[in-house]
Amino acid sequence: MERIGIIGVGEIGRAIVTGLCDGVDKSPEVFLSPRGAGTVAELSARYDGVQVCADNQEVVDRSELVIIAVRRQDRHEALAGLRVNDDRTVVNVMAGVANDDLRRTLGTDAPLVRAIPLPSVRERRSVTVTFPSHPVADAFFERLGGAQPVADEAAFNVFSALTGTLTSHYAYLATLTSWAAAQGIAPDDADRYIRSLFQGVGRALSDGTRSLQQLAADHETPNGNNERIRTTWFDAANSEALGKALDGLLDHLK
Ligand SMILES: NC(=O)C1=CN([C@@H]2O[C@H](COP(=O)(O)OP(=O)(O)OC[C@H]3O[C@@H](n4cnc5c(N)ncnc54)[C@H](OP(=O)(O)O)[C@@H]3O)[C@@H](O)[C@H]2O)C=CC1
Repeated sequence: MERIGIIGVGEIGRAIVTGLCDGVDKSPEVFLSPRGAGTVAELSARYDGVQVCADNQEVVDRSELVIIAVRRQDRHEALAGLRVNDDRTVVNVMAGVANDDLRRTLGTDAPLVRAIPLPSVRERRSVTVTFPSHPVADAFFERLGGAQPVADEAAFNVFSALTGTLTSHYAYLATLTSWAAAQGIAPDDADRYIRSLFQGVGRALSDGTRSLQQLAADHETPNGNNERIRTTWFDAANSEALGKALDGLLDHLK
């Protein structure tokens, strides 16, 4: 599977192209939709084998695997009227768009696979949840960091809800730096320190031999500073509020 098409080359489309092509010996042929002229021109200039198509139909015609990465609200304009042969594999990365919905728009019998690539596909470090499992789509995401097929769309939605917590995590870190700045610390110093602190936390996650609870315990001294913040701020009520927010998002995704 070496001919890949992408319809919708924005943030995630660009990350996928980078992951496929950057620093690899043998990159696939990649066909991009023309919208976003600056981005697609830059990608095609940077990587051999990346070409910009005249329209979305040409992307489908030239590719074995077609990734749909437009915003949900743009899907009809981008896709209605496209002819998609049954021998193509279509990967739907649009959040909140079920495969039934996409099949109605495309009117094809080609296999449709939902996927949740993360921005870290750029470095080929994203574990991408897929549904249903499909050998071509799963092999594609293996090269970008790993595929994690799930059993049904309900499970897919749970993972999708989890990805909705990502920017809150960054906002949490930004709140910590703002608090430090309010105490008189130079913002650049606070920023540098928080990045270093949490990059260390991120690296510790790669130790799969320790559970998340174990990692928390290992970073905490009894009656120490971490225990104090965890029990006074991330208390049962706060944890329950997070669970409720995720429940609400899951209902919305169903
Ligand atoms: N960003 C992320 O981390 C992830 C995003 N997703 C999903 O991927 C999709 C895209 O997200 P993201 O990359 O962030 O969004 P962006 O807005 O960055 O990219 C969407 C791209 O689609 C283009 N587009 C719009 N209409 C058409 C059309 N008719 N034909 C071809 N291209 C078109 C847009 O062009 P223009 O700017 O000119 O409108 C833009 O370049 C969304 O459905 C999102 O849910 C999934 C996983 C992760």
